[in-house]
Amino acid sequence: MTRVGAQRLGFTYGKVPVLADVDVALEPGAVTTLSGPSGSGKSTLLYLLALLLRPASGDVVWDGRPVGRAADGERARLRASLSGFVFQDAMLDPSRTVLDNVLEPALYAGLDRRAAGRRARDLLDELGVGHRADHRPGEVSGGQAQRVALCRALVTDPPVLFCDEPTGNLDRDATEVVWAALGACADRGATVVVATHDLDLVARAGARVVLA
Ligand SMILES: Nc1ncnc2c1ncn2[C@@H]1O[C@H](COP(=O)(O)OP(=O)(O)OP(=O)(O)O)[C@@H](O)[C@H]1O
Repeated sequence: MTRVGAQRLGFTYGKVPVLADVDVALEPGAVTTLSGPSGSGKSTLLYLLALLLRPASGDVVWDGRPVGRAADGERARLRASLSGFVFQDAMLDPSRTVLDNVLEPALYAGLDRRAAGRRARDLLDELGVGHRADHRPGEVSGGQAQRVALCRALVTDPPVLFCDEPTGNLDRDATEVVWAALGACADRGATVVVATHDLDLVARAGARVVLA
């Protein structure tokens, strides 16, 4: 279990302030949505909490430690060992098969290749993209790529999962499959954070952060 939060967090792009004095404490074991109007800073907050951006003021706290301004290597180590991230546009490696994309974090983490292979195939099946395992990312749809990216983030069973609009390209049925996978991840005790426009998902989330 890993607790993630922010204290008086602020961020600016150049001179443009995006977030100011944001305090959040995310609950392990629940899906928390980050919502708000377009441009309100959902993705920026998600990237800060995930240690992919550095705060301009305040800090991001993981398990009681202020880590938002830690050295790049330390933040990378924390990200790799404790979290998974689903990018809005999937960001799969186009030169490798879908299966190898999903396997990559598991092998990096030192998991046994056969066990990791089974886990990766199970996840791809669960998310409805198992039939694309041996294809390249260029051969799958945007919605399929998003689900592959979710499999890649889940393959190590990380204690924290960050997702940027993970259902943005999905129809209702595929959205339900993704939502179920996020819920199952939270049920295992993970801290699951989802930036989304989908007000139906916001209403169904266990907790919510609403940006103005
Ligand atoms: N790389 C950047 N350089 C400068 N400004 C940026 C950059 N990325 C985002 N912004 C600005 O920061 C603000 C917050 O952007 P962000 O993407 O976090 O919002 P969002 O709530 O996720 O938006 P959306 O719902 O449209 O994806 C916006 O005003 C945006 O124009």
